[in-house]
Parts: sequence; C-alpha cells; structure tokens
Amino acid sequence: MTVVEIPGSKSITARALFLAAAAHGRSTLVRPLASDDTEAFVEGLGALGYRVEQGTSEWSIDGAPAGPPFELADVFTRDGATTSRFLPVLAATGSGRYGFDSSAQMRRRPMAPLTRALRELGSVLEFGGEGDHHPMTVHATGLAGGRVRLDAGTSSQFLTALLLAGPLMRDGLTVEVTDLVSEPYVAITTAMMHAFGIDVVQEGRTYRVEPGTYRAGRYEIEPDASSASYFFAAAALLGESITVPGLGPGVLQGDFAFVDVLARMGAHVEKRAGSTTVTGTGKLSGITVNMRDVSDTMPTLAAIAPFADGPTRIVDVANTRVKECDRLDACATNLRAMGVQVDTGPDWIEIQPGTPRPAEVRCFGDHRIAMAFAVAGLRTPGTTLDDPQCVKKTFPTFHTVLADVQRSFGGAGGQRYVAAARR
Ligand SMILES: O=C(O)C1=C[C@@H](OP(=O)(O)O)[C@@H](O)[C@H](O)C1
Ligand SMILES: C=C(OP(=O)(O)O)C(=O)O
Repeated sequence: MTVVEIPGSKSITARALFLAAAAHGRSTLVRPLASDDTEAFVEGLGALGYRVEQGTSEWSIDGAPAGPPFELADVFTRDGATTSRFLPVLAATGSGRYGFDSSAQMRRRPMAPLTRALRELGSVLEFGGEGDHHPMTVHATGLAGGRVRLDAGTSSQFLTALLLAGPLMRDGLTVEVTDLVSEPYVAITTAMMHAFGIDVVQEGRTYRVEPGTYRAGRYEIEPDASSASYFFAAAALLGESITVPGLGPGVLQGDFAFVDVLARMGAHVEKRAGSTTVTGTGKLSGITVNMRDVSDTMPTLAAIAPFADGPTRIVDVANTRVKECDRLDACATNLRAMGVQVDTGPDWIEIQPGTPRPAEVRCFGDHRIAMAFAVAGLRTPGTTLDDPQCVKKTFPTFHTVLADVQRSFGGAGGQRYVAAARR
C-alpha cells in the first residue's frame, strides 16, 4: 500500500485567504496550497494592501474589514479564476480605484453574470477589452448590497464571490440563483463563512447574508480532493492500493465523490475517518455518470476510460468547455491521438474501450489535462506531455509525486514514469 500526501485544497485556500483578509484581526491558515493560483491570490491581496506572511506550512493574514487598505492598485490574477472572480468583488467593498487583468487564457473566461450583479449592488466598472471580461477597473465606493438575481449556470464562482463579500455590504445580500453548476463548491463557501463567524441562510435557490464582520481565527486546510483524483485513478487503473491521508467522510470538498465513481467502475474503496484507500481490483467497468457537481474530475475519468471493459459516458458537463481550455475537446483530441474512439456533444463525452497507444499529449495550458493524461501514461509507456509544467497552477510537485508513486509500485504499469521528461 502506498501513502500519498496531497497538497492543500486550492478552493479552500482561496476562500480562506478572502475570509482572513476581510476579517477583524489576524488569521492563520494551516497547510495552505502553495501553487500558481494561490500565489496569484496572495500577490493580489498584497497589491490591495493586505499583509500576508507566508511560512512553509502556515500563512498569517492581517484582516481589514472595511475593504482593501490601499486606495489604488493594479492586480494581475494570472490563470486563476478564483482570484480573477473573487478579488474584484473584495475590492468593490472598499473605496478606491482597482485595476484587474489576467492571462490570455483567463481573459477569455466568463465574467458577465458576476459583473452584472456587481453593478446592481452598487459598483462602477469599466472594461478595457471586449465585453465584460478582464481587463477591468473597479471604481469602488463600497457596496450597497440588496437583492440580485444571478445566473451561475456557467460557474458557481460567481455566487461564491458575492456570498463571501455579502457581510461587507451595507444592507447585506440576497441572491436569487436562476441556474447553478458545481453546487458542492457553494457548500464549501457557506461552511467556511460559518467557520469565520457568518451564517448564510438558504431557502431553495435563494441565499441571504446579513451585514456583519468576519471573526479571524486559525483555519486548517484539507488536502485537495481534485488533486487526489489522479492518484486514486492510478490505483484503480494499475490494480494497486493508494491511501490519501486527510480525505475521508465529512470533508468539505465535493470532488471527494470521485472515489464513488471509481467504486462504481469496480475499484475497492475504503473510507475511514481521516484517510481513504482505493485499491484496483483488475476490473474496470465502463459507466454512465453525471459529473455536473464534480466536473474538475471529468478529465481524470476520461483519461482512464479507454482501459475499461465497456463504453464510458460522462454527461452534464457543458461548463468544462469554459475552463482553462475546452476540456471536452481537449480530452477527445488526446484520446483520438492515442487511437481511442470518442464522441462528444455540447455537454457530454463518450469513450469506447480500446488499447491506447502512446502519444504526445497536448495540454492546452491546462493542468488537469496534463495530470489526467499523465495517469493514462502509466499504462501507455512512451506517453509525453507538450507542456508538463502547466501543472504548477494547482500542483507544482505533481510529476515528482507521481514518479515516486510509480517507483513504489515496483515498475507496475510498465517502464518508469516519463511523461514529464520531454521538455
Ligand atoms: O469555487 C471554486 O473554488 C471552484 C469552483 C469550480 O468552478 P465552476 O463553478 O466554474 O465550475 C471548480 O471547477 C474550480 O476549480 C474551483
Ligand atoms: C477550473 C479550474 O480552476 P479555476 O476555474 O479556479 O481557474 C480547475 O482547477 O480545474
């Protein structure tokens, strides 16, 4: 049995940084994720005037409940959608002029439902590019708050961003949500707001937050369940056993449910308080699965699907087309390059069983495509990635950890892991 330590959750780290910045007093985050996305968040907070001290396993933040300490800032949010969507809303609660820009990849990703709501709540926004995208400037005079309708059908992050800032709005916030994807991420948000002293009242699709002040504190961050999916999948694929400490029943992250998908395919899954073990049984069945709630793990499943004994159909994942890349097309392109038969539709992908051959995987600058196909590469020695370093967005040490895991399997799955070696 191999034990794999997974770095902290990106989603929890981003929320904890926001909550700590908005709280009264000094907070400490325990085992935060250090990666490109979360460094961008920290850098953004620094540009806005918050003080963040980064140790190796703990970060401390001095909160400022009245909005950003600086009145003038330019923030570059890189590729991270959490940073790009959460920080402009935090900035809008203050008073000043705050410019936001991001990478070419992030500039393309949707923002409009969020910026529309922000305007309705009292913010003046100016856009430098095409439509409601980065680059944008927030002319902040505090947010009046009130009631808004929100379409979160392309991203739950719009709702999370507004809820996090809700208590800082003069009249508090009521959001009527017309559509919602990735719902478990909203549960992470409300659970963490509660931990920082603010309750969200939910009635059906309406969320209400009263004005208030977050309470600073010490917050422990779970290992990242989406990052763990690659190692659980590797165990299922290779007939090995992998234990991830820190993930078990009761965790905040919805993506932990990926282990249930593997169980449906035939893997043995043992969940204990504080750790989970997945053991491959040599049998991998094709399944039909709705991944609307856990869509960051769609590429993980797509990449191992051809090794199953029947077709795998993943449905209701339209919003994976507006992530770091169009993930349905990226998965189909790479699987076809490996000789696998694949069909896609607007919100689904169907993968036929086959005998994949090694190929050079096109990552499209997307960490999840790189990591998912690195796992498939364990069964197709000779597989390479065109951009192995893009994993730094959420998991900078991924290739080292995967190589160590393969070594611990004693060569199971063929030759030593080489996916990262090409460039
Ligand atoms: O709130 C969050 O931390 C996230 C929400 C999800 O995005 P969408 O709501 O856009 O699907 C997820 O894909 C992303 O990696 C992180
Ligand atoms: C979609 C992702 O990230 P984000 O939307 O936070 O950029 C992801 O990590 O898979």
